[in-house]
Amino acid sequence: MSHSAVDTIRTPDAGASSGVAPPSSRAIAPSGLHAGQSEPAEPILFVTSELADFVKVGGLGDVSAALPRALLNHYDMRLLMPAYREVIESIWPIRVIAELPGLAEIPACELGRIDLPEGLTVFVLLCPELFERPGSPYLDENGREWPDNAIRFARLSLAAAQMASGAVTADDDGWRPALLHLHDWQAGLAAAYLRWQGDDTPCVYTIHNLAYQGLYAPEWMSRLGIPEAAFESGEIEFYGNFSFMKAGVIYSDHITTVSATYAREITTPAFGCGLEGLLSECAAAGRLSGIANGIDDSWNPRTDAYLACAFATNDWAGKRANTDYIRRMFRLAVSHGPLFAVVSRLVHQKGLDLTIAAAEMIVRAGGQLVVIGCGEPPIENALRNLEARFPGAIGVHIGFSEREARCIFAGSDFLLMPSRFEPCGLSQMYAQRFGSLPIAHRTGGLADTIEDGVTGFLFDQLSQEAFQHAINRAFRIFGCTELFYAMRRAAMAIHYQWRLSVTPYRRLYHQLMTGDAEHTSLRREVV
Ligand SMILES: Nc1ncnc2c1ncn2[C@@H]1O[C@H](COP(=O)(O)OP(=O)(O)O[C@H]2O[C@H](CO)[C@@H](O)[C@H](O)[C@H]2O)[C@@H](O)[C@H]1O
Repeated sequence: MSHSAVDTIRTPDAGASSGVAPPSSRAIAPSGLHAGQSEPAEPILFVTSELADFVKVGGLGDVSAALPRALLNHYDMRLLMPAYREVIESIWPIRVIAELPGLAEIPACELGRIDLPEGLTVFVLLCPELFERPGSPYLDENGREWPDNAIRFARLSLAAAQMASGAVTADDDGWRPALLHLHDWQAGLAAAYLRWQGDDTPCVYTIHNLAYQGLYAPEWMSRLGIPEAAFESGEIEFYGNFSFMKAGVIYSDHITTVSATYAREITTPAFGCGLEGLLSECAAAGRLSGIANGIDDSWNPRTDAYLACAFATNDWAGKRANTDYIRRMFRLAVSHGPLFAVVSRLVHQKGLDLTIAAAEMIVRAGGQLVVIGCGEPPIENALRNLEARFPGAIGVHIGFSEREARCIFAGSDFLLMPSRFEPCGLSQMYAQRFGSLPIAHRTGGLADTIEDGVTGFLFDQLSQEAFQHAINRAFRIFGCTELFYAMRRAAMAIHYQWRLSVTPYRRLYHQLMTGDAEHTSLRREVV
């Protein structure tokens, strides 16, 4: 294999000289002993394709940055992800700690280790031919899927299985996870590779978005070292293809998704993306649960350094300074009307077609609209056209920056989220913290986090009429200052702390690691 990635890696010395805390400053001792504890904390590996510290395509990156850190007080929680270009080029030193064997056409590669602040250890897959590229983790610079995504994410899944089975020693001290927490289709094969070796290390599989399934033609199976029997038995077969997502569901011990409502919805044909039958079986067997996401403490309008003006509840002049800033940033006219916002991946899921159709009504009624995001080219173009039609009233930035996103949450009065489905949704929670009231379809996590008429506005039917009706309600409330401010106060008072999600995850991990879980994987029940 090429060693170019390793050659470009900064050594710990280089990191230390650039002011980066050396690994010895970690809160967790290498043995897995927590500061002040005598019992070793249980080792858990969190397997993900995004981490906001380095690269984020959407909400998975945020969750991967926050949830393992929230669990660090209880476990020796470490993370595994690909060493994308952003990882290699980051300021953090990478120490090469192991060689990982390949399988079929999955190349061998090296395993590196990065020690991030707050005690989070990240294992990274050093495989330049698969991961060091321009574009996003999933798409090339022209928005097309990388043609070898099956190999790339099979590499991620296989590495997790190798670490769990002890096929490789992941650290100087022989660190080996007692449980894998796998995320989305990209990690879906990890449990499968383990079970095919007869290893029953417990696996939790979290679905952040069922619509992305990792479906590939059966010809790929031999290239990924997948036994044909797994396809013939139907375990990974999905309408003639094989499915990373289905493998994750079948072979893991427990499935979670990111809100209680979405956990119910995905057992129905309307939301189950063809897996509703299997997921209903999981639910009936007690193997499917919803654990809501939280948001981290950086979402605080009083302390957020990105904002034009920090502000607190009732400091509406402070919030107004952020609104003025956004108007200048997007070249909008001075106005006393409401400012609506969209902060979103621009994809079908998010219902941007409804927002685009509502835009003219918003402008005619005296409102303004700002949009930030990127995604499907037709949606991007439709938004650019809207901006051209309504200069001074609609501003659109195709792209994404964390700073702009935060400024928009702080400056806007209302956030539009007519999502077709929404497993949890983070943007509505960010908006609420910053006093921007979400107007959203009553689905998934939106239904669970927005109280209609109190902390935002919900509409039931996904129709233009229902959405416009909700927007009209927002206009009316905006005109009743006391009511409007009361809703803002209620929204800003909600604390979606990760602490609340930690308890159910701990209960689940405990059940699985002690063998107290009532049910093991469906495959083992069926077989
Ligand atoms: N173009 C872009 N590039 C980069 N970042 C962008 C972006 N557009 C928006 N973001 C940011 O990504 C996050 C969006 O997260 P969401 O949870 O709202 O949706 P997403 O569909 O990505 O996540 C999925 O996973 C999460 C996590 O479980 C679920 O909450 C959600 O319902 C599910 O669809 C926010 O931090 C937002 O600022």
